[in-house]
Amino acid sequence: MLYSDELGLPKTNHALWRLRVDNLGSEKWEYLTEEAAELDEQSSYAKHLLRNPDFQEPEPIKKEESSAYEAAVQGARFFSLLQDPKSGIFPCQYKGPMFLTVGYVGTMYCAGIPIPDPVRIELLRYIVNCAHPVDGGWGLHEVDKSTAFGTAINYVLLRLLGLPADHIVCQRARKTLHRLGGAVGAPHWGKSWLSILNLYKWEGVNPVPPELWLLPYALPIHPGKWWVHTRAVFLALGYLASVQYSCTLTPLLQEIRGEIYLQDFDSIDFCQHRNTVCNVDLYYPHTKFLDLANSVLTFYGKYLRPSFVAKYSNQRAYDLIKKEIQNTDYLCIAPVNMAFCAVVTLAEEGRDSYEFNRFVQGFNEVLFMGPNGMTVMGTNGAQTWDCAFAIQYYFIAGLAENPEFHSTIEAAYKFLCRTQFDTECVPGSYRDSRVGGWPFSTKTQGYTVSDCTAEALKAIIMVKNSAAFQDLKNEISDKRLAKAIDVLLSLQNTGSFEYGSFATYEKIRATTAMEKLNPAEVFGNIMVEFPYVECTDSSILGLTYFTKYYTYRKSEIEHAINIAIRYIKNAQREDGSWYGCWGICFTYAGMFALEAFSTVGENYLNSSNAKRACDFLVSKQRADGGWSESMKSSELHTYVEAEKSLVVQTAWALVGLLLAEYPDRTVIDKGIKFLKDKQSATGEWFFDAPEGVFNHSCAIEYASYKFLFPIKALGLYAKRYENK
Ligand SMILES: CC(C)=CCC[C@@H](C)[C@H]1CC[C@@]2(C)C3=C(CC[C@]12C)[C@@]1(C)CC[C@H](O)C(C)(C)[C@@H]1CC3
Repeated sequence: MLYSDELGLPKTNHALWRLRVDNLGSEKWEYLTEEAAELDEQSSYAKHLLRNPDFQEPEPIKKEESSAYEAAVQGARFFSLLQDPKSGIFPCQYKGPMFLTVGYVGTMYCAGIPIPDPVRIELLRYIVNCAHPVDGGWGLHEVDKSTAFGTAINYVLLRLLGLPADHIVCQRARKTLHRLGGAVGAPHWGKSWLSILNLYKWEGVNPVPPELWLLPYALPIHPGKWWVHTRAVFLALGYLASVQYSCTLTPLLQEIRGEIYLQDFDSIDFCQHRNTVCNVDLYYPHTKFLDLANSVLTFYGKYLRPSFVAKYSNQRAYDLIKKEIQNTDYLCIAPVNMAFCAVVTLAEEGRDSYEFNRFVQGFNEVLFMGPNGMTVMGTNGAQTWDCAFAIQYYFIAGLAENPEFHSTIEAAYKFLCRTQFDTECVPGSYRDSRVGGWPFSTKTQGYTVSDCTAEALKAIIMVKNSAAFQDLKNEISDKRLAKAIDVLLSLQNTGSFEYGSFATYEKIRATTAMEKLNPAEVFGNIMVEFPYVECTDSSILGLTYFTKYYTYRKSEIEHAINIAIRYIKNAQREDGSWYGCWGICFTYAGMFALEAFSTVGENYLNSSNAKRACDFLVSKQRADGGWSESMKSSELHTYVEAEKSLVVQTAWALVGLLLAEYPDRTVIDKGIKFLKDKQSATGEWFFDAPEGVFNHSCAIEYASYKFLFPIKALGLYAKRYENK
C-alpha cells in the first residue's frame, strides 16, 4: 500500500487522466471531467502507465512450455501495447531525480499562479510516496539516503503545495532536516532555489557571474566551452543571482522561514554559509582553487562591480537565454534550466507576457503522471532513444518479419524520420550545426546527442533496407542519412587523451581540468564534455551499420571506427570492465563495448579485449543465473552488488555475452532461465530498480529498458540456440 493512501491523502480519479501525444512526441497529461471522460476513452498505454485495472494485457501463454523466442514475442506483444500508435512513441515516466519539481512549483509560486488542483494533489502524493521510509526525508534521487538538498527542497514543496506544518509527513521531514543541520546545508542549487523563493539570501550563494560570458572565447574557462547542461543552468542562474531575484515574501514563506533552519531566520549570517554543505550531501567537494575564485568573485560583486558592467552582462545573459528559448521552443535543454529561464522571463517580461505564458504551458510537457503521483521528469521524455532501441531489438530478435509487429515498427520508424533535425540554431548560440542529428527526446527540444544520432540512424537503416518494409523506404532519403553521418563524424574527439572517443552533445571544447571549478557539490564530471565509452560504442555501431549499405565518406568512416575502437580498448580497465556513466554501471558499459566489438568482428575467441570483458561479466553472475549491480557502483567507481538479481542487469550481461559469442552455454542458459522466470505469462517484466544514472550520483529510471533489453537477449539467444 502506498504511503499516501495509508495516510489518507487526497487522490485524483486516475480513470479521468488522458495522455495527449502529438506527432513530434510531446506528452501532456490532461484531467477530464467525468462527462468528458465518457466520450474520450483512456488509451491502453495511459491505463498501463497509471496501473489502472482495466488495462487489457495480452492473452497469457504457457510459460513452462515456451521457448526463448516465444518469450521474446510475448514480451514484444506487451511492450507494443505501450506504444502510442499514432505518434509511434512509447510514453513513460522518466523519473528519479528529486530536485526537478521545485522548478515548476517554484516558478508558479513566484508568478503567483495557482497550480491546478489535480496537478497539485498528485505532485503532493508523489513527494509523500518518495519520503524515506525510515526518516521521512528525501535525497538527490528516489533511492538515495536523505540529504539536506532533497529534504529542504521537498519539505518546502510540501508546504507550498498546501500540506500544513503539523502534518505527520512535515513533522518527520522537519526532524530529519534539522538533524542534517537545516537548510543552510543545502548545496548550491538548493540555496539558489531557496533564495529565489525568498527563503535564503543570495549573499550566501557562491557567485557564477554573467560577466564570464564577456571573456574572450579563447580562454578555457569561457562558459561557451562548458558541458551544455552546466552552461545552460549557470547562464540563467547567473542572471538570477546577479539581479538577486527573489519573490515577494508571503505569510506562508514567512512560516517556512521559521521551519527549515535551526535558528531564527533573521539571526542567520548568510554570508558565512556560502560554503556550508551538509556532509551527507557532498559528492564533489570544492577545490581550494574554486574557494579562492569564489572569494575573489564575491568581493568583486560586493565592492567593485560597476553598475554598467552588471547591466551589460545581465543583458548579454538574457540575450543568450532568448536564443536558448528560440532553439528549443521554450523547452530548453532540460527542466532544470527551463525553470530558471522561466523565472528570468518572468522578471524581464512580466507575468502576463506571451513569453512567460509559453513557459507556463511548456511545463505541462515535463510533468508526468504515474501511479504514485505526478512529477517533473529528467527530460521531456525518452522518445527517440526508446524508439531507436525498439526498432533495432525487434529486428535483432527476428520479430520484424512477423506481421504482428509491423505496425509497431512502422510507427516508431516514422517517428524517427520526423524527428531528425532540419533547421539550425540561431547564430551566436554557441551551438554546433545540428541538421542531420537526432535528440534523446524530441525534435522540439533541439539538442543533438551523439549516441542518439547513431542509434536512430541504425534503426532507420534497418527498416529502410528490410524486404518487409519496402513501402516505407522513401520515408527518409539517403541524403538525410548522409547528413547524419556528417553530424556524427563532426562529433568525434580528436584531442590527445580522448582521441577517437565521443562525448554526449558536442566535441570536448575545453580541458577536463575545468572540473576543478565544479561548484555543484552534488555531481561529478559536469563542467566540460567528457569522453564516454557508451557514446563511443553506439557511435561505432551506427557508423559500421551505415557502411554495410552505403559508400558515402567510406574511408573517413572506417578511420573513425578504427580510432574509436582503439579508444575503447585503451579505456578498458585491468579487470576487463569499463566504467559506464549513463547506465548502471560496469554491466551497462560492458554490454555496449561488446556490441561495438561485435560490429567489427571481434568476439570472445578472437579478441583478448572481448574475452576479458566477458570473463569480467561472467565472474559477476549470481547463483540464480542473474546479474545485479547497484547504483553504488556509479558512485564509488567499483563494482557493488545489489541485494537481488535484476532483470535489466541480467539482460545487459546476456546481450554482451551473446554478441561476443561466449562459448559456455550453461552460463547463458542460466541467465535466460532467470529472465523467463521473471516474466509474467502475459509478457510483462516488472520494475526492480533504477537502471540509469547521471553525473555519477543521481539515479534515473528508464521504464522501457525492462522490455527492450530482455527482448533483445531472448531474441539473440533464440537465433543462436533455437535456430530462429
Ligand atoms: C546536472 C543537471 C543539469 C541535471 C539535469 C538532468 C540532466 C543533466 C540529465 C537528465 C537525463 C540525462 C541523464 C540524459 C543524458 C545527459 C544528462 C541528462 C540530460 C544523455 C543524453 C547522455 C548520453 C547518454 O548516452 C544518454 C543518451 C543515455 C543520456 C540520456 C539522458
